Amino acid sequence: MTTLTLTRPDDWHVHLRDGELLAHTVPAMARYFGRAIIMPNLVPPAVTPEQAGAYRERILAARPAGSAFEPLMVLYLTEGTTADDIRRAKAGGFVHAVKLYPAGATTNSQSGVTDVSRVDEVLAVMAEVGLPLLVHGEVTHGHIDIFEREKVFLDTVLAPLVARHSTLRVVLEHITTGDAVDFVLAAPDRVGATITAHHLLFNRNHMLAGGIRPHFYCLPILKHGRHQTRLIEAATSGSPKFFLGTDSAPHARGAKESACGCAGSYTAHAAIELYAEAFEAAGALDKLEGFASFHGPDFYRLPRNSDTITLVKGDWDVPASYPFGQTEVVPVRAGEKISWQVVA
Ligand SMILES: NC(=O)N[C@@H](CC(=O)O)C(=O)O
Ligand SMILES: [Zn+2]
Ligand SMILES: [Zn+2]
Repeated sequence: MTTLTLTRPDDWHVHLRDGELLAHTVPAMARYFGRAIIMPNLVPPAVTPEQAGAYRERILAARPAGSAFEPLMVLYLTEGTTADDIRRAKAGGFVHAVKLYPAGATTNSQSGVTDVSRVDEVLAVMAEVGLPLLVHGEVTHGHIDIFEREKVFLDTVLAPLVARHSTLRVVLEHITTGDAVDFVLAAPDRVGATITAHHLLFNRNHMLAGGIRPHFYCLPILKHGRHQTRLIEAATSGSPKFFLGTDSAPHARGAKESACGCAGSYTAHAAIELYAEAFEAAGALDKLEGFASFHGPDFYRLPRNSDTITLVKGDWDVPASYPFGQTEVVPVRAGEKISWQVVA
């Protein structure tokens, strides 16, 4: 029997949604993740420390009995966010980052930022108190091709922002291109990136060749296979700048299987298992622990987890769907097999 034991991993980017959906999403995360950075793109978004604190309580209440899973909360940055919001967030202790959504870039980003120069004062306070900025790195202009929105964002928005704020820590979330890998590697150590399992395992052919498969539609959109190759190299390189962020983003089946489907792929049912497949295929299983369990806490200046989890090699059948409130969510690999499983 082939097994793999790792220091307990954390997820540095996940969507748990809210309300009755927490009864599904929180136990999935609590299965073996120690901590997770919880995205604040609720309706309405969690923009104040008080809203983030109330959301945290709802998540804690949804944990299975005996679970020590720790939600790390994030403030949603708007053009109305104040220096006082940032200072109170830092003082409260449970907010670990602030999220920049370019307005209109992705699911529930309407309240985001139209022009980053409008939040420069707030970014300066974040740098001062030591709260990292998490970035959905895509421009939103209609005339920019959807496959180029990440690269254009790096060139026109993020490079100047990182230069203007010389001590701000920045995580470029869910990177999808070789351009983003190059950007992060060339940037100072205070710039890191999360990489999803689905961007390691898939490229745009999986979504579009032989029929359009809406469950592969997420943002930033899956790219050409040559970008997938660069992401695999980055994740398995051992560089502390790259760490695990699933971006597990469930949407109801009907919202995905639609003439205008929502962006987001659900991977929380098998996150570390899917990463294990990707690292194994790259011949780099020995690099999984750094990526999944060390680089994230080191970047966030939190202690590494001290206990372990064990995965066993062997195919298991992924259900066609999981319950999701009144409806269901179709996970990545629905109705197919996954070749690793965490031992309960
Ligand atoms: N990644 C996605 O495609 N969707 C995310 C939002 C996000 O992370 O951009 C969601 O909340 O559904
Ligand atoms: Zn995003
Ligand atoms: Zn996300």
